[in-house]
Amino acid sequence: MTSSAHDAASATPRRFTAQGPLKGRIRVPGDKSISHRSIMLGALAVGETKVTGLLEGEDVLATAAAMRAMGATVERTGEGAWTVNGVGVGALLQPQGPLDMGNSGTSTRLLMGLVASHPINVSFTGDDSLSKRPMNRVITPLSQMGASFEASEGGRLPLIVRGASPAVPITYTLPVASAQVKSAILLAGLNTPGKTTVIEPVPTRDHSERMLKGFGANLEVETQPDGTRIITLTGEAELKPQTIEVPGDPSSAAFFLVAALITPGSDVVIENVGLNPTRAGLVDVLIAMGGQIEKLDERDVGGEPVADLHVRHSALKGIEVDPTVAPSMIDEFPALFVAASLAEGVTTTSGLDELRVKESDRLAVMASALTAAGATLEEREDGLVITGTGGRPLPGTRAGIEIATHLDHRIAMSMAVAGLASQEGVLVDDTRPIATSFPVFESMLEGLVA
Ligand SMILES: O=C(O)C1=C[C@@H](OP(=O)(O)O)[C@@H](O)[C@H](O)C1
Ligand SMILES: C=C(OP(=O)(O)O)C(=O)O
Repeated sequence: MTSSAHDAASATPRRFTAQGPLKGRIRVPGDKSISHRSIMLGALAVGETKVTGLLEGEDVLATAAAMRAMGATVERTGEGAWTVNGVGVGALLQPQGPLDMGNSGTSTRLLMGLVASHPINVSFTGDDSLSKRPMNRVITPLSQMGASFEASEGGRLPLIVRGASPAVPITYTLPVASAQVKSAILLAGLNTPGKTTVIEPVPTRDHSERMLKGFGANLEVETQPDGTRIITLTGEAELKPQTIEVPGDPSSAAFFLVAALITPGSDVVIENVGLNPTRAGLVDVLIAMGGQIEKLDERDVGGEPVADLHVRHSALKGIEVDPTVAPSMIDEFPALFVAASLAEGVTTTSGLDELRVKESDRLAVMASALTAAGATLEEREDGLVITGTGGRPLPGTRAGIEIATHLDHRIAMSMAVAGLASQEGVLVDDTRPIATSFPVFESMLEGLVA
């Protein structure tokens, strides 16, 4: 998507309605976090990296275009099959124009890290949603490493990064639980002499650590008794090209897990879902709510735990969600809020301040969206408290009322799922943002209700 592509004039609204039970087997596309990192690390290795199962969503395509603009050869050889011929650590080229990051926070923050330790100046732009998101969280540590920045007001896009050469290694304690900030610093550390250390008081998704090790970087992780992780990367090592099989995205599987749980008669198998413990919080929370989810054929794919998930319609019960699980399901809360709206009793969530700085303010936007669809909830500073219907369908959105998705794919998909368990359906104002992370979401849904 280009920055101006999602103007209101060409919005694609759709009413999602009850369609009867969901039945069948699906395989969701590749993990977005791992797909971004496959291209970035492949672009820094010397030689050819081969990737299968790559997510071909707009966010990952923005990463691919950016790495090409900085000298890597990134080619599609088949469905989800890509090759990346890297330039080597330290050899990224000056791009000819601004890099358009579209809607993607991950692309922006991780690439800011890469650029920060290369002798190049790069201008980053993005769509209206991305241009509202905070970048000071990466500007602060990357400035300590020697990079300089010209950002728009409040540390936002559009912004220019002037890389430092050589950059200075730092030890940085993350003030927010963010895998993007951690990864930006580690990626900057790749072309920095000496040891770059990130201290993570609350563990976040660890794909960068696993993949950096896989590519041959010199990286050590020490976990302290209180759970704090100390991640140390020694810079200026050569990365070796890899063959990567990307597991299915648990964040995409989330929509079908919730859809099957709340739609009577449903019985679905979602194959090949990544269940890295730093990502699998939603499955545990849904099981604790009474969701019938079985993990079948648990195995390892590309260094990540994976299983097929068998999910059936269930009578869900409201629970108090432990705020410490938040980082392991941070992108799944919009889908969980839908499940909670159909559960028996009250679901309480807290500690979710980070949801306010995603593609939209996901607490405020989901609170108004679910209220418009007839759910009962209270929005608090750091979470939602939702009183479910006990399995009765939501009323749905009244004539003339549309759900405002604010360029947020996860709001669009969550409210599409809410529509499946509603009397009148739910009218979503624009389905186009879904293509950022899950271009085949609507066709997969149609396959399950056919
Ligand atoms: O590192 C990553 O790939 C991501 C980290 C998370 O963001 P934060 O680090 O901002 O929590 C998550 O919300 C995003 O979808 C992907
Ligand atoms: C927050 C998300 O992505 P990003 O930060 O990469 O835009 C997401 O996919 O839910």
